[in-house]
Amino acid sequence: MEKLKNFDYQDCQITSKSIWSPYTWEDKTDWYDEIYDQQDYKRFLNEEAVMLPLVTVADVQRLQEELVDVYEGKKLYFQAGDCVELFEDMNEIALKDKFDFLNTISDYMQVLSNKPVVTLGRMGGQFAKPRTSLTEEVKGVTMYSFMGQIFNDYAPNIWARQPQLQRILWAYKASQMVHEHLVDYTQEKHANRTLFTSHEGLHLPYESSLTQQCQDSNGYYNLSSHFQWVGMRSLFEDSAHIEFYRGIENPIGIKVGPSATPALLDQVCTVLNPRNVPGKVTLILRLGDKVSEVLPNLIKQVKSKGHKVIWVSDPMHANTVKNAQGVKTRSLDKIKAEVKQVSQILRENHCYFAGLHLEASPDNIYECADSCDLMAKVDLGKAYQTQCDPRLNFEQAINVVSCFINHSKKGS
Ligand SMILES: O=C[C@H](O)[C@H](O)COP(=O)(O)O
Ligand SMILES: C=C(OP(=O)(O)O)C(=O)O
Ligand SMILES: [Mn+2]
Repeated sequence: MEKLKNFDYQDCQITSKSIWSPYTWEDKTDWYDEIYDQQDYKRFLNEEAVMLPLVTVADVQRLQEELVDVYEGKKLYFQAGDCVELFEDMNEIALKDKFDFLNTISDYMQVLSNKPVVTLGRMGGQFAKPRTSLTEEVKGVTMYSFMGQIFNDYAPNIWARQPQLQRILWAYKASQMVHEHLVDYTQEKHANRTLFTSHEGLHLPYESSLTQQCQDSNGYYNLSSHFQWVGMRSLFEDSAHIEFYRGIENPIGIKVGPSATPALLDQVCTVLNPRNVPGKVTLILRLGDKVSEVLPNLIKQVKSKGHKVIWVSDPMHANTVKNAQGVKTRSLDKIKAEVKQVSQILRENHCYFAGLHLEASPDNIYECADSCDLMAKVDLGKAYQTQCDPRLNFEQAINVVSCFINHSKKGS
């Protein structure tokens, strides 16, 4: 067992530029300053929420080592799961389905590519959603948007949408359940590989509460899951999220959207990975129809500065549209077109295309359309269950993975 010590406010450390602690991000403004009063959440977290680590430092370090293999082109990367996890899915059957789903698709990827696959679930903490708009109007009533069950609930009424601090603890308990089931699942040897957990590190009071210093290495680990990513909406200069993650040892993802400039990406890679450790930073590209316009310059900058990053495609998030019924959907055509374009451009620039980041579910759903001309048919019927973004079903996910393998093989 690694030795951990609780954070002491006096015990700050100096990283690349200035003093860092798990709480220095609090000096930066953030969108949820509008939702929580800082004194209230601090009191709640100090007095009412006892949250022990959900993963071990040893497992986080193991993932980091596996990601070095990914960086070196020896392994592939596969990350998938729900856009947002829901408390009602926290039961043994639903969780086993999700673990099996990740395993089956990773096996398929492994067989087709002849390379081991490092698998990360979007689960065990994916309860916070960054929304385009903080509020929405439903039948003439203005209410908070659904921001994930760590903040509020999805039912379209002002009571459900009211943020509640107790939800932080509920989200923790739900995440704990996922991690406990994952341990059982692995021990029962359903899995022939390790499944790692990951989520967007959006809710910083939650993330910093689960951060501890490892006495052996002196580094700080966020033990809310093995891996977190910084969302596209948190990627800007002076971001509270970048401030928090610059002091964290876990491997990290950065969602790269069309507005990310080469200079910003360079700066963020330096700040998050000052020692330029391979496998520490994964760039998750989500560029949609801007791939050819934006990606070559991003690659040029990253290469010229020598950043040792893993390149992955999230072909989902820049391809979301509302159809004529006002339902959020995505077309498989566009998703595959993005994978193909990313593959071509990475190959032309001699970069290793390591894998995919998908929103996908084992359930019997139809939320993404099989092609552009079918998007109008996606409606809010029984097969549309997501409370945030539309996910691929099993068949569609296999289709996207096959597309990835076919295009990445062309380069080998
Ligand atoms: O999952 C990601 C974001 O929360 C989501 O794409 C935002 O969607 P919105 O534009 O409906 O708020
Ligand atoms: C919010 C997400 O993505 P992005 O930050 O890329 O929009 C997500 O992965 O659910
Ligand atoms: Mn999403």
